[in-house]
Amino acid sequence: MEEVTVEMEAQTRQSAVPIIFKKANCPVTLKFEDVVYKIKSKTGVFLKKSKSEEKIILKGVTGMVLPGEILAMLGPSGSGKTTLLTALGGRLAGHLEGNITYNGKPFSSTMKRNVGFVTQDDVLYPHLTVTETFVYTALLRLPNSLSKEEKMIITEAVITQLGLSQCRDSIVGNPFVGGVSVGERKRVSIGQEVIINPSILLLDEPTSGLDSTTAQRIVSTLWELANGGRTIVMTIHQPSSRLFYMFHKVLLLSEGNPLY
Ligand SMILES: Nc1ncnc2c1ncn2[C@@H]1O[C@H](COP(=O)(O)OP(=O)(O)OP(=O)(O)O)[C@@H](O)[C@H]1O
Repeated sequence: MEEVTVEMEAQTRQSAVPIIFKKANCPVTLKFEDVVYKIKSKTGVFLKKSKSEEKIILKGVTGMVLPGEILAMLGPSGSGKTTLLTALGGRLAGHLEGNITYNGKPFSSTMKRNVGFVTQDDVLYPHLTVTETFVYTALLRLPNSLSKEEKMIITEAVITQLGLSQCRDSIVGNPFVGGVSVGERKRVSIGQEVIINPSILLLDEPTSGLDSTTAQRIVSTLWELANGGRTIVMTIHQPSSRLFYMFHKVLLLSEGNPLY
């Protein structure tokens, strides 16, 4: 049985309100050194003489994020932010040069269960309510060793932690089917990952398309999650100065090069 799972069960049983959202299961120091990522792309597909060309997407990026810190990756569109985030989440197909370590160790299946990844596009069932979404996720993703009651306690804690109590009975919706607000929908997406209490939380553009107040609320929630000893990495396009000061570290990318 996983260390992480056992600890989560123990914590859940100790108190009626789980303390899992106050503390990460096992804090992780995420280190990446000289990360280079190349892909082969074809040019002149419609011509007989199509050539295979190498494109370097990440050109030696280095950094470190400690438990309790938020690293924001900035840069123009196409600078490699999503690629690096995907690499940090152990999801990048193909050959990656350089080193990415989690508490000094390479990516493993145990670490995979300890990483939450929030994609840029929300992957949600629009016709379910907020509560139904979390119940569904809890039943699907939490270990079988937890009872249904324990899973429901965790569900309630996530709804409270993410400030979704007022809209818990509204449908999630999408741009075509009305439902909760865009900011609330983003918090539901984050909650779907937070429910497994990951020690590393990676988020691709969690504030894109949101007004500055809603964006600040999302980053404040991430700040609280980081305070519990989690390691958080997010990509962001244009942070306002208010948001900028909420990050512990900033990595500025340009065409795959680290600038700052
Ligand atoms: N599998 C792939 N095949 C071809 N090109 C790719 C692939 N993955 C990434 N790229 C290219 O690598 C570059 C970096 O992409 P990436 O999505 O990481 O940028 P980004 O900084 O996240 O951009 P955005 O802010 O627009 O999401 C882009 O030019 C993109 O077209």
